[in-house]
Amino acid sequence: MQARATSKAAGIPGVKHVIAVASGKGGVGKSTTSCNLALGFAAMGLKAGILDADIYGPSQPRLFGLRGKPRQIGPRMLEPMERFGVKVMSIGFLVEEDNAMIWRGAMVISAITQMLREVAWGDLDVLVIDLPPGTGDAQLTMAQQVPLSGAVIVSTPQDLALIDARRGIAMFQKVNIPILGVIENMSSFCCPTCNHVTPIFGHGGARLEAERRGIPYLGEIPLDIKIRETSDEGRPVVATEPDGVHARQFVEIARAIWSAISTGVASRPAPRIVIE
Ligand SMILES: Nc1ncnc2c1ncn2[C@@H]1O[C@H](COP(=O)(O)OP(=O)(O)OP(=O)(O)O)[C@@H](O)[C@H]1O
Repeated sequence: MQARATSKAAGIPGVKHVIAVASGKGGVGKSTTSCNLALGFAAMGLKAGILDADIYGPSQPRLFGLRGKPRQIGPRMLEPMERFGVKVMSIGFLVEEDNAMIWRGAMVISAITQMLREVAWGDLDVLVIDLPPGTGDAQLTMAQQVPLSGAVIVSTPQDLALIDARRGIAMFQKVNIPILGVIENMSSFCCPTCNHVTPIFGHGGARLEAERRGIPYLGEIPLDIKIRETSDEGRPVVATEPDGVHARQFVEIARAIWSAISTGVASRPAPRIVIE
């Protein structure tokens, strides 16, 4: 299998920038980060949407506290759901979770293509795509189907997560998609009773790795029970506690990403990958 870059990727009508949020391994907080970044863009006054392409574990319906099925418009198009000013589409709205779990590669690709092309996204400044963890079919499909303005990599500081993140970085670089930067999630734990800070998964690993590879380090988000609780309750911090420290951290990272994509720092011609 060989990945070859061409310049034929078609954009999504009305959508100015598409960014992918990826991680090398599962459970590092990629979905939580994607959700709060999309809300961060909205908090900046941008028109934002999120596409949950994590076919094997769609989390955005829970994170946004959304249920039900998207409305169909006309014979083919679906209307995205909307919450906290962000348009949301997830495979979780369309199929039972257990069904998607057994899908093979081609079905995954077809579902993602449909969510990109047959959803009435309308005018958006930025569409955030929450990718499944790893470097497989779904990530390649994304690169094949849309001109990504860039990719953001989420990692914990732990060695194991970083090794996997490295693979993700290498994959995007190989297909010529700009890496907008690395975010270190679950960076350290601040005890809510005594305020003692413990670096449970270590600290600073993602920053070091970013520096080593010459890619931007976007910032860190601590391991905090509030982030876990608000995520589980469908009340993400950026929407429900906009003045809190975590919301400010997410918005700051969203600002850095927006600055890179809107000023063209990260706007190399978008490639299309042809698998041979
Ligand atoms: N900074 C954080 N502090 C506390 N809990 C967090 C933080 N980030 C994520 N979590 C929690 O960790 C769990 C995994 O997060 P999430 O689902 O976002 O990870 P993921 O990388 O998208 O996982 P997967 O790839 O398996 O879908 C969730 O319960 C989430 O609430």
